[in-house]
Amino acid sequence: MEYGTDERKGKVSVRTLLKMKRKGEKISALTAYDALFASFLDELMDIILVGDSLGMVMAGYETTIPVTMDQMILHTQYVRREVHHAMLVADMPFMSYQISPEEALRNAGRLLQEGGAEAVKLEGGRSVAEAVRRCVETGIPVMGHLGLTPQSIHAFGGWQTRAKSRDEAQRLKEDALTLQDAGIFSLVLEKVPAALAEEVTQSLDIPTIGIGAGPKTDGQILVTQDLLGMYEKMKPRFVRKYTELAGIIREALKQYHQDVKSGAFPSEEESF
Ligand SMILES: Nc1nc(=O)c2c([nH]1)NC[C@@H]1CN(c3ccc(C(=O)N[C@@H](CCC(=O)O)C(=O)O)cc3)CN21
Ligand SMILES: CC(C)C(=O)C(=O)O
Ligand SMILES: [Mg+2]
Repeated sequence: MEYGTDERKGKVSVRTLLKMKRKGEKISALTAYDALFASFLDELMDIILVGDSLGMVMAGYETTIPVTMDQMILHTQYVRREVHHAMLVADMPFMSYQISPEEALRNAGRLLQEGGAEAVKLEGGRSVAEAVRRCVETGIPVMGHLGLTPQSIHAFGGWQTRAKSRDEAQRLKEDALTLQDAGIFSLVLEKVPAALAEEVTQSLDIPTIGIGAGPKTDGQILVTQDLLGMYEKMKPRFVRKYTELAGIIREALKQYHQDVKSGAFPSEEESF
């Protein structure tokens, strides 16, 4: 079976993803923050995430914490225009779902209604279960996110692997089941031991998507600019760089700069 061509017919939905888990077919996911990247991704990916990592990659923040609902809506609108096949999921930013299930529902609704997302993702376990339930009963598909949840970076005190202790691993397993009961359609597991991710994956009926969670999750996700070798401020060991675009971009810019300075650009054919 060839992916990215004949299999591009149907729209990926919550049902498609569940079916893929049952068949043991891996789920491929990446992030996009704009229409141009989204158009490349939509040819192949099952899921496109408008991640709040846009705060770090696009806005230049140190963390994802300053990202607002308005930023998430704007970038989701940009991505929406070029997504026709993949499932379009948008991150709920910090403080948009923690205050109350009602606020969570209102903000999740905005990401669908104003942004054009088909589902939302939020971080955390039992503490957000009510918010998840409220969204799901309203018809908004919700993706969970456990492990190294970046919106809790100040509480964690660093980007270290989560759930290495027995207590934290136990808590994560319970949270995963609680979220599934609350109605999530999928769960992101970030930077946790591979054995734990495998155990959680086997314990759930819904698909898990790993990032730094080993090979046994039902799918994988990365930040697109990381795998393309464009984002250099941070290189987690779980990122595989498939190319080194940063160097290619620098070389092209250098040549342009030299051509402008020397007068080699523009040529006669490029002039009117
Ligand atoms: N470009 C980008 N890629 C990401 O994967 C990403 C973001 N941004 N922004 C939001 C979060 C932050 N993420 C991170 C950031 C760092 C590590 C990390 O593991 N860094 C170091 C460890 C540093 C330490 O121990 O203090 C590593 O070696 O992997 C993991 C996930 C994942 N997400
Ligand atoms: C890395 C993924 C899972 C994410 O949450 C993001 O891009 O914000
Ligand atoms: Mg995120």
